[in-house]
Amino acid sequence: MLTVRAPATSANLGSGFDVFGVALERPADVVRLSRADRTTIEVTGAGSQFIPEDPEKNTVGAVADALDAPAHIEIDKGVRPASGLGSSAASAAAAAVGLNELYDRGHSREELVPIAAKGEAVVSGDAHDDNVAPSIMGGFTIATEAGVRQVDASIPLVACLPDIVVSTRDARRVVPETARVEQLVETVGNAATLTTGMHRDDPELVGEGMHDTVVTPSRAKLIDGYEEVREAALSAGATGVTISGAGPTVIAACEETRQRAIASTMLDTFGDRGIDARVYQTRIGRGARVF
Ligand SMILES: Nc1ncnc2c1ncn2[C@@H]1O[C@H](COP(=O)(O)OP(=O)(O)OP(=O)(O)O)[C@@H](O)[C@H]1O
Ligand SMILES: N[C@@H](CCO)C(=O)O
Repeated sequence: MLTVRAPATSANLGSGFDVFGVALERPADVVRLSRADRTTIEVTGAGSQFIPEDPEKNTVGAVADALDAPAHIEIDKGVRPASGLGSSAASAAAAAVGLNELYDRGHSREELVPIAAKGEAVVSGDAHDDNVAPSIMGGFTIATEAGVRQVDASIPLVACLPDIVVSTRDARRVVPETARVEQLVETVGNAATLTTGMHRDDPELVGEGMHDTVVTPSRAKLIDGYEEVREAALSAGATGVTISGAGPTVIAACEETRQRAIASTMLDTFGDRGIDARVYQTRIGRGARVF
């Protein structure tokens, strides 16, 4: 038996659609794995009633297949599904790291990213790496065809998860197919600014780089109250605000001293619209850990 804690993640960060991602210190999935003749799955915790235990439909089943590593897998969900916090990815990351060790497959953390992404393909239809990469490697990650680059960072974040369901599949359907050259120039500038901010651990630069006019506006329409929550968080001192992954979580970068005020105003602003929410005062953290 082996236990792995794999963190929630926030992908895109505005200007890095399908490329950028960060690991969060909290919440996380805790996954217990033991070798077996065939893969069986038990799911408990947040939203577990909506998560299949069929190995063909759960992300960890695809990972066990990819590693040829059948196991009994107990998933205690700390990351709510359809949250925009990489719920499906956290389980896949934990399974990849855990089964790699349990069966002594010898893969590096970077080599485990495309293996875990096969799990993501089961639920969202395509194997995007931008959640599994930070959940496995930690910190800030840049996932491209050439592989994954990783930067240790510890930027304070506030993630506010409203009681709304937005599936990644639905959110991907509203992404525009084209963009103008001036949007490309703006996005490259924001992405470079955000990356510099990660290297310098500078919340101001990271927040500035979170601005996006290409994907975020069309997805904002799926989140009731998004614009008001974003404005309220900026007024409370957030350096940047965007949609976490495919949503509905709204994520803000900030100085640690402003986290409490930002968390409170995000909750209140959703509440004023009759929407319950929960909020995590967290920061960029480490990747999956074996206990
Ligand atoms: N181990 C798992 N944990 C969570 N969701 C899973 C798992 N296996 C399969 N799923 C399915 O994946 C869907 C959740 O994935 P989805 O990508 O929509 O949300 P998310 O991963 O929380 O958000 P995002 O990818 O935007 O960060 C649910 O429909 C759930 O049934
Ligand atoms: N980049 C993906 C992440 C999903 O968590 C998307 O935004 O659809």
